[in-house]
Amino acid sequence: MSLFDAHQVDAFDPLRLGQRSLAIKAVFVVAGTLALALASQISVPMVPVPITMQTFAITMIGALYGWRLGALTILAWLGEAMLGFPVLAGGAGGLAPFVGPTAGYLVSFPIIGALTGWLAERGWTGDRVIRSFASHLVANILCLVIGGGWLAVLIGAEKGWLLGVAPFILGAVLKSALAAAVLMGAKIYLGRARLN
Ligand SMILES: O=C(O)CCCC[C@@H]1SC[C@@H]2NC(=O)N[C@@H]21
Repeated sequence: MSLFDAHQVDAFDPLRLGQRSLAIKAVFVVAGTLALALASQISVPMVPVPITMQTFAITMIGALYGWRLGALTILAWLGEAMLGFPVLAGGAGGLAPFVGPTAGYLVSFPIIGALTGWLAERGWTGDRVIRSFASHLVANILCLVIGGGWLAVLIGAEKGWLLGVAPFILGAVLKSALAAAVLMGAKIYLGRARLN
């Protein structure tokens, strides 16, 4: 057994995606894009960057789907947005958001989803709650660095920080805590269900 396989042996895979057929995985990808579209609509409109539940959904999909299928799902959702479907924050879609103030966050999403998935495959999830929380928080922070960085290019460093990073730090901590709590609950629930 290679070192890589050893990492995966105890992987927390509540959706059992590792054992699913290609067709079922495709269903999960479509369901994931719907969940991301929904999370995009749970938003507090702010200019130029809204508060949304996107990063929560993104890192949850990474943790639940793994890095490959997670990144694919997030890219599929961004593809739907590019085709004009109203799946981004505030029902936006089309190519304009990919060059606008929130473009950096959009670019970061597949990266942070893959990162969370990669860490989850190595045990940073489930009942390892501190590591789980840390993985979601690092992903959220990376999102703010890339998103805020792009915004700073457009409107300057100070405004980029004030409008694109600072208002979202507390939310990043709360969303990471919520994600870690949900994943821990799933692990405990599934552990009990297996014993019954
Ligand atoms: O146009 C979009 O759909 C992307 C919006 C990006 C919102 C970012 S994601 C990170 C930060 N946290 C939030 O709640 N909002 C911003």
